[in-house]
Amino acid sequence: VVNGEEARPHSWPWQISLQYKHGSRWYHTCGGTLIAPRWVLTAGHCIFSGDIYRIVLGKHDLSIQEETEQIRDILRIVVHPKWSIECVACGNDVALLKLDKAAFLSASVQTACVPPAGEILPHDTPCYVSGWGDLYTHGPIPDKLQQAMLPVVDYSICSKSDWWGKNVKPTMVCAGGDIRSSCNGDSGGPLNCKGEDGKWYVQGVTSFVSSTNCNELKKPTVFTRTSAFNDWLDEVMLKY
Ligand SMILES: CC(C)C[C@H](NC(=O)[C@H](CCCC[NH3+])NC(=O)C(F)(F)F)C(=O)Nc1ccc(C(C)C)cc1
Repeated sequence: VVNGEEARPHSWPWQISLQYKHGSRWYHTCGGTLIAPRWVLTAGHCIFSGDIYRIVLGKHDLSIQEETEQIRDILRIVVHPKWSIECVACGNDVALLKLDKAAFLSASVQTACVPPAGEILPHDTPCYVSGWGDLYTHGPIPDKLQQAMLPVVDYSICSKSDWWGKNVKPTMVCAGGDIRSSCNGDSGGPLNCKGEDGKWYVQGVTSFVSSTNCNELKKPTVFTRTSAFNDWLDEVMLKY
């Protein structure tokens, strides 16, 4: 997260760290969102076949062991069938991960709400992105979870030629566009937006930012719009 701030510990209790094994060590590679005790929502581009992954829940500081953390192996990875790394602009950048055993829900580990199908947030709705991604383009990743308020950018603006043009689709949601943004390593994490019921909804899955500069003006962070994939989420979680 670029130009964000340290989150109050465990204030985004559905934020997870997706880690891959390299040698004998584990490394944070992407964020994700716990949407059910045994299911994590993340980005399709976070998954590379052949890699070994694990999920760490209840984290704040990645550099230390924390009382609140829970570690889970992954029983099954389901990447959206239409996702292709060759066409990020086509969208469908979403995947579901089934944990080997349910997370133990606590003050530090909670599920986020999935928005109703088709829900579109109005322009300028204040949402928050959270993650352990780079603090600036090609910069270091932080130890502590970061957050930034990113206002929703309506599709009609986000798809203007000097914004994202045809690279953004209606199955995506844009947010930000000023000096705050997601950055590498925030991928797969949630766009957190508070509903009128006072509950937090994962309205987006962090997908991409400008390839030249994470917080490029008029290139807001682009998220997979969760409310465009309700049927697929239900189908997968029912089936596997
Ligand atoms: C140095 C980094 C910031 C480069 C930048 N990375 C990203 O945007 C990566 C992964 C993108 C998937 C494809 N590898 N995502 C992120 O950094 C995230 F914002 F999600 F945290 C990028 O590739 N951006 C990109 C890629 C493809 C497009 C097409 C839609 C044209 C647009 C931007």
